[in-house]
Amino acid sequence: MRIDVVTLFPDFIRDSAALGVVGRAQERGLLSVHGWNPRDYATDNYRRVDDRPFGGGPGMVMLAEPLSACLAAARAADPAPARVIYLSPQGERLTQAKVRELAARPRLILLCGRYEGLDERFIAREVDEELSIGDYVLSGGELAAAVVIDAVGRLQEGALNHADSAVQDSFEDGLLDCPHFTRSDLAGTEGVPPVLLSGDHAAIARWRRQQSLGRTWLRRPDLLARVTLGKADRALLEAFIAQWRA
Ligand SMILES: NC(=O)c1ccc(NCc2ccccc2)nc1
Repeated sequence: MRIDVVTLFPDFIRDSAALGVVGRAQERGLLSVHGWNPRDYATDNYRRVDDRPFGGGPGMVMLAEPLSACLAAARAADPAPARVIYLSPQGERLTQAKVRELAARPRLILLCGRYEGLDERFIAREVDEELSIGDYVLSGGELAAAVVIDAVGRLQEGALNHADSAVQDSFEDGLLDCPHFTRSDLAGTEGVPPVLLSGDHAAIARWRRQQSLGRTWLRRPDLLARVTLGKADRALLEAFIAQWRA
């Protein structure tokens, strides 16, 4: 998968994508991330990328021309067709289901706005979809782009060493993740649920599933409402709730 990012801060994108799982996915050739700076495509002497808004008011708006030229250069860098995504508070909320859909695509071009955002005419002409990583405003779209790159990059086949961990992640099955425990020289096994030390893998799987169901019921009933539970899950959750209310 190839991801191009149009941003006034290409170093931030390149440096953050060089780290961890995403950096390794790039080394393994599973993913490539490229930064493109609209300022390199500004034609005036001052290399302007923004200007004052029509209608007055505070802030600046990013100019369409440098963005269009920059996007054209990014598109031309690879023959693969790209989905052009604009990160903005006005976008569709990003969910794990959306991440999975994006991760299956051959190429994404992510547009990062600064100031008050992009000229709407550019959005109408060039943007396929707007995405928001949450209901809050950042000083630029770069952190939102980095979130998309990480969420999509880690799902590339071969990016994660223990593939299962991607499946057991929160939200993969619409539920929150169960608690995790590991060896601690300090506390030993104190406070670790005995079932996890039992070696009974069926019981451990049941316990983990019950914790995921129970935590989702307690913390995110909105998510639980969207999940259709089978008979076994319903029994596990009812037992969790009974224990909780005891
Ligand atoms: N919630 C998000 O995903 C998000 C994305 C970008 C952003 N800031 C840049 C920007 C500001 C205003 C208009 C368009 C882009 N803040 C939050």
